[in-house]
Amino acid sequence: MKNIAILAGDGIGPEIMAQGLKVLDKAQELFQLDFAYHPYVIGGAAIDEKGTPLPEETLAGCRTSDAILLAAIGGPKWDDAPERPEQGLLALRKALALYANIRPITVSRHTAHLSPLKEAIVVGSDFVVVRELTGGIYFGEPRELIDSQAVDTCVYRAEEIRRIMRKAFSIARTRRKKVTSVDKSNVLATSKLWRRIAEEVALEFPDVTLEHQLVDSAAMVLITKPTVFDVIVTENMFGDILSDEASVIPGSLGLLPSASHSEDGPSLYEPIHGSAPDIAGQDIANPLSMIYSITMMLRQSFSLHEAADCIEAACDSVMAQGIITKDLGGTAATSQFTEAVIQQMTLKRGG
Ligand SMILES: NC(=O)c1ccc[n+]([C@@H]2O[C@H](COP(=O)([O-])OP(=O)(O)OC[C@H]3O[C@@H](n4cnc5c(N)ncnc54)[C@H](O)[C@@H]3O)[C@@H](O)[C@H]2O)c1
Ligand SMILES: CC(C)[C@H](C(=O)O)[C@@H](O)C(=O)O
Ligand SMILES: [Mg+2]
Repeated sequence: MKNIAILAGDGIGPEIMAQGLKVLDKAQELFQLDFAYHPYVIGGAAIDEKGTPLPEETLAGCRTSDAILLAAIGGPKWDDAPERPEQGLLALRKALALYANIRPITVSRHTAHLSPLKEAIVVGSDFVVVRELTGGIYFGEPRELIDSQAVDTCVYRAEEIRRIMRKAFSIARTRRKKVTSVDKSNVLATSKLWRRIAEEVALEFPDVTLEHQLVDSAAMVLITKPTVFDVIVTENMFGDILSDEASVIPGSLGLLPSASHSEDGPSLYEPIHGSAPDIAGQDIANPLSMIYSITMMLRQSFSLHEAADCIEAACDSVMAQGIITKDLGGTAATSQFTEAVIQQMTLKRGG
């Protein structure tokens, strides 16, 4: 039996987690899987229940799990709380050393019409943002906020850059063998080091091409020529911003999953979006970001490719039938969409 820590969180988090687990339940039945779910509070829900965004039981449960599923945390309710929900997520990533955040973006022939960008620009987009997740300005010290000034510090050690670079090059080796390293080396010292280490690591991967791109122009190329990218590797904050921007290519933040890996412990799988307070409680959120996070888990933590293929093919079929949620211009409720996916899974498995 494999143990999955379930962190539903806040806002639309519990809604999309519930739908994702229905899909996983169906996969368990169809493929005789043996996953046990262990729910824990995190974020705002944990502040309300335990007074802290990452309670000890939650961290301990995650540490001893085989994989972690997280939906989303945060919301305006906790804007003035002494500890914010976001700190719980950052503390979890840091405590488990989840330094490599993988955010895939794809647009097929069948889904290109869902993009607000021109079909001809987005069709065939297929790239991965490899975001450094435990360093940079998110974690650097000193950090200070007083009335007259505020300080954040961006720090990167060479070894932190080297390990995320190696991860990006290894992924590129399994794909189209191109890495685009995104930095701001015309201004930032951390980016100058980033670029130097990228060049050093490239020597270990002679079959992979390395290109450098400044983050400002990368933000432009991302939505004018997204098909040029294969693997984008970048630091923590640039990766956060560029991956939300990249959601415009397939058409919605509600489509994008992610995986976060450490060197040896359990991996964490979560949508890239937040708790979407503007649509919470209405049964209109797109559950695909959560469902695809689950298929990433099945593949990357458990090598269950057949079950993941079945779920993804079912999602494709449902969307091809025109059943889509509001964010993509459709009318399907979150729960209706999921029911349609579950039906398709049964059909595909010959049930
Ligand atoms: N990993 C996380 O849990 C995470 C990530 C990002 C933001 N946050 C937090 O979430 C809260 C809200 O942040 P925000 O509003 O800036 O960003 P957000 O990602 O929650 O929402 C941005 C926009 O995308 C839409 N959206 C997001 N997910 C969707 C889905 N599955 N289906 C349909 N539409 C979807 C929202 O309705 C909203 O209009 C903040 O507290 C923020 O810190 C958490
Ligand atoms: C909620 C926030 C701390 C988080 C981040 O900035 O990493 C989110 O935006 C994300 O992309 O996962
Ligand atoms: Mg983000």
